[in-house]
Amino acid sequence: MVKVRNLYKRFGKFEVLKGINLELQKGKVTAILGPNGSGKTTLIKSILGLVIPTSGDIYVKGINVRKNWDYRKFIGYMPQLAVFPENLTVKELINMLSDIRKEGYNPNIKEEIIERFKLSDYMEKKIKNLSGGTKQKVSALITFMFDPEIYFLDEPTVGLDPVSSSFLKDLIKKQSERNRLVVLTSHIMSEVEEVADEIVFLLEGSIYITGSVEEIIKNSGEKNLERAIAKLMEKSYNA
Ligand SMILES: Nc1ncnc2c1ncn2[C@@H]1O[C@H](COP(=O)(O)OP(=O)(O)OP(=O)(O)O)[C@@H](O)[C@H]1O
Repeated sequence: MVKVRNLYKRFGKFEVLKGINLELQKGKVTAILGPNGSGKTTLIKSILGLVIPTSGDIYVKGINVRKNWDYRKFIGYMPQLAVFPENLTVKELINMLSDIRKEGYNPNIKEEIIERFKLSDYMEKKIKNLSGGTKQKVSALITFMFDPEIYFLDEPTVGLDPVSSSFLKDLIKKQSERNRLVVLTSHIMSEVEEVADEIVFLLEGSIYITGSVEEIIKNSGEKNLERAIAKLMEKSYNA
């Protein structure tokens, strides 16, 4: 579904991605993990076409993204910090986006998310007056209501209360059961262990380790993913 071949990205003198090769499969939740600054967001943004790679190729559903923007219609992206026009109400924002992006728009999914996130009371409120957690819910709503085939979720549960966070995790799992491809980043390992099937661990712009959650825990000899990843990070800090 998504293939990354020999991807390099340099910002000035600083090489952030150093030859990434990766294949992401549908029907799976893949978590891209790694210390702060290891290149997770840069990798995701390269796949989304928001960062132009220095070299290498990216294919989404067989389309080389370098020459074609059309692939973006398959993708839902929930950024780390969503920035919306501050003076629009939530309802105006949703209407505007569903007018612009007709592909995949699913009113049933939209209504379910509004209900489960208890967003009805916020529909007439301006974005600038929303709390951080409510903005995050609106961001999730906008990502999921277009029912995309591929999801990129950058720390999706940050700022959510436990009820909303649990609902979002269920929604994420449901997408992989529906044969969607989901890629996420998170620093909350208990959450990753709960929702992810595969792990890609980045270190200083290279893939340090990949494998299923079970394999990574088992090979580390630790009792859970948090301890397994902490061990990997400690090893890399001491290297
Ligand atoms: N536009 C940019 N210009 C210059 N440097 C950048 C730019 N974007 C990212 N970087 C640098 O690239 C490195 C990787 O950043 P990136 O945001 O991909 O890391 P990350 O793994 O997502 O980190 P975090 O876990 O903190 O979110 C960092 O050192 C960052 O400062």
